Amino acid sequence: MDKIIVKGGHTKLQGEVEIEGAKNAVLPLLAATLLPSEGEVILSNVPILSDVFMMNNLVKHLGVDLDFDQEAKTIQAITGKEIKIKAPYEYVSKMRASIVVMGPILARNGHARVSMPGGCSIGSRPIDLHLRGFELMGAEITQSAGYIEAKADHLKGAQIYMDFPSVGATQNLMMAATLADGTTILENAAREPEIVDLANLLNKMGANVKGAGTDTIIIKGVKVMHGAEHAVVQDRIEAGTFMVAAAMTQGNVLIKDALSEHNRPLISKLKEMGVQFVEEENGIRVIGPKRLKATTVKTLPHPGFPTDMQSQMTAAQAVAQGESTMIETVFENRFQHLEEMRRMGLNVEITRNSALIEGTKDLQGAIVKSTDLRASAALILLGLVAQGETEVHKLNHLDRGYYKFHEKLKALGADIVRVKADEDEED
Ligand SMILES: CC(=O)N[C@H]1[C@@H](OP(=O)(O)OP(=O)(O)OC[C@H]2O[C@@H](n3ccc(=O)[nH]c3=O)[C@H](O)[C@@H]2O)O[C@H](CO)[C@@H](O)[C@@H]1O
Ligand SMILES: C=C(OP(=O)(O)O)C(=O)O
Repeated sequence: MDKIIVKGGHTKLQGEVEIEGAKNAVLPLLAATLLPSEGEVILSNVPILSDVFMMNNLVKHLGVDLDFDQEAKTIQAITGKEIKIKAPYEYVSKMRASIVVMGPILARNGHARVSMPGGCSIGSRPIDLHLRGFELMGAEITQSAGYIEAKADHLKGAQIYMDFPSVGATQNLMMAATLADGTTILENAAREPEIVDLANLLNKMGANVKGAGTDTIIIKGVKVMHGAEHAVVQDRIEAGTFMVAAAMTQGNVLIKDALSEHNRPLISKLKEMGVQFVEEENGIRVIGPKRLKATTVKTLPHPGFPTDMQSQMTAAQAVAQGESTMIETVFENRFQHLEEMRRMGLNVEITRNSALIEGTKDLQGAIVKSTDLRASAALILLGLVAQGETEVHKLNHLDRGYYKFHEKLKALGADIVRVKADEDEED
């Protein structure tokens, strides 16, 4: 496996950076290619990420004839007349997000057998809300031998109130409802931009989805769906990560084509910390102050502060003047990166889901390992401002969600390389 070596302490990021299509949008869009029984779906602005390759393999296995032109960042997907019922362990266990194939398989076949996705390092991540929704739509759910089975002669529209606005459950139920008999009303639905992106593709494919982006989504079932063309929405988390990078390094960076309405809570917090934002014709310019100010942040479902920016934000808090607080309310185990950051001199006191961070200018480079996807980016950001050399290991996490991260930072002036790690460094 590779490692990243970053020499920090004096970098001021300058220049322009391009942002890819969103991982969290394209994964459900790929699952949606299972829905049409005819035509082809063309997705453009597809990010080149390990998660995308995994989802491609799963939907191909299920019966989609899929071609990924990486140079053009385009996927052409042709769904066969029939798709398989079973999403096997070897695919689903590799990536939690693959659970969103369950809705489309059930909608097409009236029967789905999907490996239980299990938890991951950031939390136990149950799927009870997905299953309860399928049940309300008339499916019978059973579990055996590590698989969840859902059966319904034909799904029926239903009124579904979700106890929590789960992103994955909203996507799964929205897709299941597209081909159901009658109307489904999803209440307390997730409102993330990636939900809106999915609804846009579904509507282009002939579905009838209204209200995506609000807490009530209404889906009128249709008989068949067909092909469509769609450009994946920009990755607000990648854009946000570069915003924090510029903020931390007294940088001056244009985040090209960034959509401020997708990053409101982050931009608002960074402004509070002293960062300047200038809306320009072709993007958002982010100008970091001499020293960031401390701030309190609490993660929440959209439009609250995104948990996927929590780790990167703690890196900014680590160098801010004064005492900052981070409260993580979405996942129960998303502070592992703070232990790694301690190795670099982070002053942090953790009480359950709350971290009290005393900012310092005296961080030192160290050998650290990524504990999850966003942790990997956060450790690299901290390496930009720590004195000396930081080595970040376990880049398999980074590659799930960031394309050429080190190259983009290098083009902005960072002293950063990616090299092969020695075998004895990989544990
Ligand atoms: C591929 C993708 O888009 N991943 C994103 C998606 O994950 P994902 O869709 O898994 O996140 P959810 O919104 O479903 O999960 C949020 C919280 O709800 C809980 N929950 C969820 C479903 C359920 O049936 N029961 C339940 O208790 C989860 O354990 C978690 O604590 O949204 C998260 C929250 O913004 C992001 O961090 C992930 O990057
Ligand atoms: C947690 C994340 O993704 P996933 O839900 O795919 O694990 C993320 O993108 O930060």
